[in-house]
Amino acid sequence: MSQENLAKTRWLVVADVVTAALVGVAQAAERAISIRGEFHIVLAGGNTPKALYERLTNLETDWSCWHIWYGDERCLPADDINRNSHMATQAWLANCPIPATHIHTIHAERGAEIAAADYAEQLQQVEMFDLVLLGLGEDGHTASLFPDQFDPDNPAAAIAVHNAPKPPADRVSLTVRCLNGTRAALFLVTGAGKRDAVAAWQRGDPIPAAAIAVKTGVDVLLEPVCVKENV
Ligand SMILES: O=C1O[C@H](COP(=O)(O)O)[C@@H](O)[C@H](O)[C@H]1O
Repeated sequence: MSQENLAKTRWLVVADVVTAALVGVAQAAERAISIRGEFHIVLAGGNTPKALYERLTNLETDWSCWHIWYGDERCLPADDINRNSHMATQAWLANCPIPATHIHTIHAERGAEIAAADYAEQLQQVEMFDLVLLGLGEDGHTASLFPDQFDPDNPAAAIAVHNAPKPPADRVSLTVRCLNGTRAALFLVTGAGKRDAVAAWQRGDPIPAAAIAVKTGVDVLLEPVCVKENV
């Protein structure tokens, strides 16, 4: 969004985004657990983070300290395979002993408005996230904040989203304000389909991903194929 955000964005082009992300998550968890005894992570949805979540299953850590939050959810039945929670559960959460009460699902099956209000209430439990994982859509969206539809200054924590250009149309998303309440933010970007969105972000276009700002800077892990100069 602002030139200041852009200056604080670290573009990390790596051959293996999953391994780099795994190292980043492991370090953030270790640090948070050693300092505060708990680790609050926000998960990205979509396809990109699935391989990371599968690898996290084998991480050596104190899972009892982990708290799982979601950056967004799609308004579909709870067990629908296109739910972000379904993907994360199948790939990771069902296979590790994080206490069930530490897994904060967005109940998007209840409808966007009800689920957003409920999640905003749940979010009051957390003062600050330790790590927010995010993806980047082909159109520059992140979480379920879509271009020309999102309000970077919305003071709410979670919002109902309708008419999303990527199905399903109805979703729930954390807001920019809420996502920015974190000690660190890490984007995972893979595939040539993200090249135009990355170029738009790097030239300073006000895409939703560019609104994410953290005091210490935002890390963006990119495959070489996502960066135009590497084509
Ligand atoms: O719809 C969504 O899209 C973005 C990007 O997904 P990907 O499949 O291209 O990785 C994702 O970050 C978001 O959580 C999801 O709901």
